[in-house]
Amino acid sequence: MNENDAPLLEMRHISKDFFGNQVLSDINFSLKEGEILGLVGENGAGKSTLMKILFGMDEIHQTGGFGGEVLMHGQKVAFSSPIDALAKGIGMVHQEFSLLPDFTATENILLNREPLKYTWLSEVFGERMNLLNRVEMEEISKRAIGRLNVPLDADMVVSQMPVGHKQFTEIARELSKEATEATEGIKLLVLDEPTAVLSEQEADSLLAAMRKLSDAGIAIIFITHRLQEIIDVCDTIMVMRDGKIIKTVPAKGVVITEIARWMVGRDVNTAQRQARNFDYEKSPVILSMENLWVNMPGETVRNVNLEVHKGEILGIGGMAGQGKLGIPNGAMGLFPAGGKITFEGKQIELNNPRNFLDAGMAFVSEDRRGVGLLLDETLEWNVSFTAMQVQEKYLKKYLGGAIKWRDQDAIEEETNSYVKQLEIRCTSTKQKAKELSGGNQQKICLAKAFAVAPKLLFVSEPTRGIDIGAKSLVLKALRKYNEESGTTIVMISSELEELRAICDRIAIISDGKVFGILPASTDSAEFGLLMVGQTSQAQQGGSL
Ligand SMILES: Nc1ncnc2c1ncn2[C@@H]1O[C@H](COP(=O)(O)OP(=O)(O)OP(=O)(O)O)[C@@H](O)[C@H]1O
Repeated sequence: MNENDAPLLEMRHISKDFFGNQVLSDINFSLKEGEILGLVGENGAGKSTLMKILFGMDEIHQTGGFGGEVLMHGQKVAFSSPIDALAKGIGMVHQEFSLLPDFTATENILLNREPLKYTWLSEVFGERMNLLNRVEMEEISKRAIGRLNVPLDADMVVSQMPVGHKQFTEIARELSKEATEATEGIKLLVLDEPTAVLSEQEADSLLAAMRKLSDAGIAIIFITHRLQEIIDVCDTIMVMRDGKIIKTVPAKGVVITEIARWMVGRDVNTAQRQARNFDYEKSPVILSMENLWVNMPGETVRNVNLEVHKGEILGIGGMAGQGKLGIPNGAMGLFPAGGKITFEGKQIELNNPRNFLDAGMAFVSEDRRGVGLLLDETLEWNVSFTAMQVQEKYLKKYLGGAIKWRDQDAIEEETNSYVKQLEIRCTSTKQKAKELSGGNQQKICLAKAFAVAPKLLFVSEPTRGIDIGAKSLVLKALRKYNEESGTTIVMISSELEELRAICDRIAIISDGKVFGILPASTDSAEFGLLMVGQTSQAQQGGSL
C-alpha cells in the first residue's frame, strides 16, 4: 500500500499477558484520520491494557512487553514511553485525573511546556532567569479550550472547579500540544471513560466537542460504558470480550441491546425497579442531618436537613455540582463541614472520619483511587483492613485478648465469597488491587464496605465504571445486603434510573439543599422537574 493511503493507526496481532495471565489475544484494527472508534467491553475485557500498549506505558514494558506491532501511516512505531507517543501526535486522557489542584486551568494545560520570556536578567544570569510568558500561555490555552468549545474558565484554580471542568482541562491539555520541530500536533486522542464523571449536559458538550475535533481530522478512540454515547458519536464500534475482538461494525443502525449482547455473550437485563413497600411507621429515624453545610469544591452543601429511616435505602440525586456528592463526603469527615448530625440518637462530632466509623457508618467513595483502595495491597487485605482496624474483625484472641492473631482463613473465605457474589475478575484473592481493571476495583470497594457490616452505608456512584452486564448485579447486591444484614443505605448517584431501581425514596439536591423528596416509584418526569429546580407535588424538607 502507498504510504499516504495507509491508515493513521494500525494495531496488528496484539497480544499481552501479565505473568502468564493472557489478557489480550490477536487484536487487529485500524483507524482513519478523523474517525471516532468506540471501544466497548465488559470490566476486565482488556480495553485499557490495549490503550496502554498503544501509548507505550511503563506498566507494559515492566511486565514483559507485548506481542504484535503498531503502525502509524504504514510505518512501524515502537514507543518506549508515552513521551514517544506524544511526539507522534497521540494524546491520552486517563480514567483518573492528573491535575495539580492549586494551579489554574491554563497552568495545568501547559505544565512543563510553558513558553518562556527572555528578560534583562537572562542577559546577565543566563536562561534560567527567563520568565513565564503568561500572554502566550493564555493564548495557547484559550486556543485549546476554543477547540473543545466548552465553558471552561482558563483562570480558574482546579480545586475550585466542578469535576466536569477538570475533565475538560485534561482534554484541553492534550489539544494544546501543537506541532513543533520536535513533535507532531495531536492526531489521535484516546479518551478512557471521559464522561463517567460528567453530568448529562456536560457529557453532551463533550460529545459535540468530539465531533468538532473529528471534523478537524483528529481521530478518537473513545472508551465508555455509556453505550448510548457510543451510538451517538462514533463512526465505528469495536467490541471486546475476554481479550479478543468480537465485533467491529459501523455504528449507524446499531442498538444498545445488540452491543450489550456482543459484550457479554448473552442478553443483558438492565436495572429494573425492584418494587417494595418500606414501612416508615415501623422504622425509626436512624440518622438526621440538621443545617448541614460542607465545603467541598464543586459540590458545596449549603443547608441540608434530612432524616434517614432505619433499614431503608435512601437515594440522593441531582445535577452535577449541586451538592449531592458533598453530603456523604462532609458527613464522613472528608471535607470541612458544620451543622448537626445525629446517629442513633447521639450527636456525632463532625470533621473526624473515625467518629463516624466508630458509630457504625461506612462510606464507599466515588473517588475509588483517592480514598477507596490500598492499591499496592492484596484484595484480601483491602477487603479486611477497615473491618479489622475498626471492629477487630478477623482477629483471633488469645490469653484474654492480650495476643491477637489474624484469622487468615476467615479473611480468604470472606473475600472469595465477595469475588463470587460480585463476579470480580481476578486471578486470586492474593492479587494486588492495582492489577485489577477499573470496574473490578469498584467492586472491591463495595466488598470492603460489606465486610465492615456497617449499620449505615453511604455509597456514592456505586456503578461508575461498571459495565452494563454487571450494573444490575451490583444494584441487586446492594439491595440483598440491605435486606439480609439490615444495613441502612444512603446511595448517591447521578443516574436517576439506578436510584429508582433499588431505593425506597429519593431526595433531589439543588443549590446545596434538599429540593424535594419523593417515593422512588414516582414517575421519572417528576424527578426531572425537581432536578431543574421546579416543584410539583414534591415534599420540601427532610422526611416523608
Ligand atoms: N498491571 C497488571 N498486572 C496484572 N494484571 C493486570 C494488570 N493490569 C491489568 N491487568 C488485568 O488485565 C485484564 C484487563 O484489564 P483492563 O484494565 O485492560 O480492562 P478494561 O477492559 O479496561 O476494564 P474496565 O472496564 O473495568 O476498565 C484484567 O483482568 C486485569 O486484572
